[in-house]
Amino acid sequence: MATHKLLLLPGDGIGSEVMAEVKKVIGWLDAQGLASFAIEEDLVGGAAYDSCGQPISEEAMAKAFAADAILLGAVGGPKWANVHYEVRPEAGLLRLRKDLQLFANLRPAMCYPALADASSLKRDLVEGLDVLIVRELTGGVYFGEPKTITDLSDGQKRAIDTQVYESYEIERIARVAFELARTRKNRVVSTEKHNVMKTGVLWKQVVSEVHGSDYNDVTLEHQLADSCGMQLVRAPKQFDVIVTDNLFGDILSDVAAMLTGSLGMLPSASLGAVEEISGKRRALYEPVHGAAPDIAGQGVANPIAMIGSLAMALRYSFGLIEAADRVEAAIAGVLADGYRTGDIWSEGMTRVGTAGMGDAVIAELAKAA
Ligand SMILES: NC(=O)c1ccc[n+]([C@@H]2O[C@H](COP(=O)([O-])OP(=O)(O)OC[C@H]3O[C@@H](n4cnc5c(N)ncnc54)[C@H](O)[C@@H]3O)[C@@H](O)[C@H]2O)c1
Ligand SMILES: CC(C)[C@H](C(=O)O)[C@@H](O)C(=O)O
Ligand SMILES: [Mg+2]
Repeated sequence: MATHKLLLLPGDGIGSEVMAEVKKVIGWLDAQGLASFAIEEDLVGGAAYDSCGQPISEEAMAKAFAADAILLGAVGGPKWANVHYEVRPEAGLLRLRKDLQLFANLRPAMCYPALADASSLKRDLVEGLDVLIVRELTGGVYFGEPKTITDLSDGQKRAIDTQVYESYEIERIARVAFELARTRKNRVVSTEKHNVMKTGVLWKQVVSEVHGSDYNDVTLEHQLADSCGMQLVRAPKQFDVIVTDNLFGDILSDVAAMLTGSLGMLPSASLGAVEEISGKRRALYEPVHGAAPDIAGQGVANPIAMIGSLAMALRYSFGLIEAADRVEAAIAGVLADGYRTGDIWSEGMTRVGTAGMGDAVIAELAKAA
C-alpha cells in the first residue's frame, strides 16, 4: 500500500484540539491497514508567529510543497490582534493557498437527518440538504492590488482593497463546478454582482461561455449574490452546486454552515490543478470554522468538521474511497447514536466534549470494522 505524505498544521485556538481527534482517526486507519501515512507536523498562524515572527516559516512552506496533502486546524485569535497586518496569523493560511495555487475550494454543507432539529431553519427545509459551495480561493479581493491604507493630507485615511479577476481564473473554477455537478444533481448556480461590479460582469460572461461550449447538459442559473444569500436561508434545498468568488464564497459558506447545525460541522478541500507530468494535485484540507477563541482551551469544540476534512483528503488526494466512506459513515453513526458536542446539543442527547466525540467516532469505526 502506498504511503501518503501528510503535513499536519494544527494552528491556533481550537485548531490543535480538533487536530488531536483527527490524529486518533489517522492512527486507527493506519493500524487497520486501511491507509498508510508518513506524518509531518509544523506551526502555522499565531503559533508560528510566536515561534519565528512569521505566520508560516520557510521550513513549513517547504514541507507543504513536499506533502501529498495538508491538514490544517485553524488560525487566528485575539492574542495577535495587534501584530502587523503582513504577519497576522491569517496571512500564513493565505500564503499556503496562494503559493500552492489552491484555487478550488470545495465546501460541502450537508444536513444529517439526526441534526435537522439543530439547524437554524425548520426540519423540513433542511433535512437531507446537500449543497456544495465551490469557492474561488486564490483571486478576487483577497489578493488584488493595490491593497493599502494611506494617510491623506487632511488627516483622513483611505483604505483600498481591489477585486481583480482574469478570465482564466473564472474559467477554471467554473469547470470544477460543472464537473462536480455532473457527479451530483447536475445543477449549478453561479453567483456574483454583475449589477454593480465589473468582475461580476466578467464572471457571468465567462461562466456562461464555459457552460455553452462544454457543459450544456448541466443546468446553469445565475443569481445575484445578495439574492443567493436570501435564497440559501429561504429554500436551501433548491441548490446543488454554487460557484462563486473568494469573498462571496467565504460568506455564503458560513451561512450554509448554520443550515447544517453548526460551523463545527463543515469540512473543506482546497485543491490545485492536476499537474500534467505527475498527475498529482496539491491539496489542503481544513474545517470552514476558525480558531473559536470564545471556546478555545475548554475541550468542547466540535471535531466533526476536522474529521470530515480528513475524509475529504482520503477521497480527493489519496483515492482511498473505502476509508473515506467509513469515516463519513462513522460521523453519521455517532450523530444517529445521539452524541453531541455543545454546539449541536439538544435535550435528551448525550453531551460530549471534543475528545469524547473523537472517541465516539473511533468506537463507531471499530463497530463497523
Ligand atoms: N480557516 C481558518 O483558520 C479560519 C476560519 C475562520 C476564521 N478564522 C479566524 O479565527 C478567529 C476567530 O474568528 P471568528 O470567531 O469570527 O470565527 P470562528 O469560526 O472561529 O467562530 C465563530 C463561532 O463559531 C463557533 N465555532 C467555530 N468552530 C466551532 C467548533 N468546531 N465547535 C463549536 N463551535 C465552533 C465559535 O465558538 C464561535 O462562536 C479570527 O482570527 C479569524 O480570522 C480562521
Ligand atoms: C481566516 C480567513 C483568512 C479565512 C478566509 O477568509 O478565507 C476563513 O474565514 C475561511 O473561511 O477559510
Ligand atoms: Mg470564513
